[in-house]
Amino acid sequence: MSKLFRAVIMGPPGSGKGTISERIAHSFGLKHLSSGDFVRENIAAKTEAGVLAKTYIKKGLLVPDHVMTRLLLPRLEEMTKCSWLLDGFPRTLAQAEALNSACDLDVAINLNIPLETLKERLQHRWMHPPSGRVYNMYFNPPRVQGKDDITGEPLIQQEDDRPEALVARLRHYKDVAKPVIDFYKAKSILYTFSDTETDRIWPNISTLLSTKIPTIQSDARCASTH
Ligand SMILES: Nc1ncnc2c1ncn2[C@@H]1O[C@H](COP(=O)(O)OP(=O)(O)OP(=O)(O)O)[C@@H](O)[C@H]1O
Ligand SMILES: Nc1nc2c(ncn2[C@H]2C[C@H](O)[C@@H](COP(=O)(O)OP(=O)(O)O)O2)c(=O)[nH]1
Repeated sequence: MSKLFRAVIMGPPGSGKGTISERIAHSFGLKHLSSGDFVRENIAAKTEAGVLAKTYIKKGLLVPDHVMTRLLLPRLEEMTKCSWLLDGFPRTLAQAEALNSACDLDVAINLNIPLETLKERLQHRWMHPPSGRVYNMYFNPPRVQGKDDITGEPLIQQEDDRPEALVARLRHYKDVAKPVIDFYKAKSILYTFSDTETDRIWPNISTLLSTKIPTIQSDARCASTH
């Protein structure tokens, strides 16, 4: 019998969560929900949680768990008819526990990418902040250098993607993510993929999801956010 499918994708900055999420959304018809996009939407709309979140992001910090869950869980509750893939949440054990109280997950995808690869990728990552679209000057360059493909607006390099900020950021990720990984391992839903190339990881993820999502109800095939 077909049912709704719920997954999360985890990995350090630059591990390919956004890139792989787009492929999953496209191939399997899941809705791609990005916590970063939710945060940016809330900042733009000046919601109470958005105003609070902005003060942390400006300092290069993670948004505190209670603000993040307040911003995100109501959005998930609206998606009762959609199969979805959540990218960027949970990042802490408290977030994983809050999500666990709200819904049952089928799969947690964990991307395990070597540090040198992450540094190399993020140095060349450029972003279109209003949409969250990301480019890499070598892997998926924009059609016109420095401009977003859809709007033609300028791309920026995020402050914390610069080499000086990266090592500390990646170390912090490891510390915070470990308990989340252990949490999903204990639930037997953790699938870890290790490689230096998204194109080599993708076939394995695709095979996994083909076995886990035999049939998605046609009305549960929700469009991607992008
Ligand atoms: N689950 C979360 N918990 C806390 N803060 C979050 C969470 N998701 C997003 N944020 C905040 O929003 C910002 C933007 O998130 P987003 O995932 O787009 O970018 P990022 O931190 O550059 O991640 P990555 O490099 O892994 O893509 C983060 O830097 C963080 O401050
Ligand atoms: N060279 C190379 N670059 C890659 C590969 N997969 C993704 N990228 C690029 C796209 C982005 O510019 C950057 C980080 O990817 P992302 O999808 O934004 O990662 P994440 O921060 O959402 O986890 O690396 C890949 O396999 N090789």
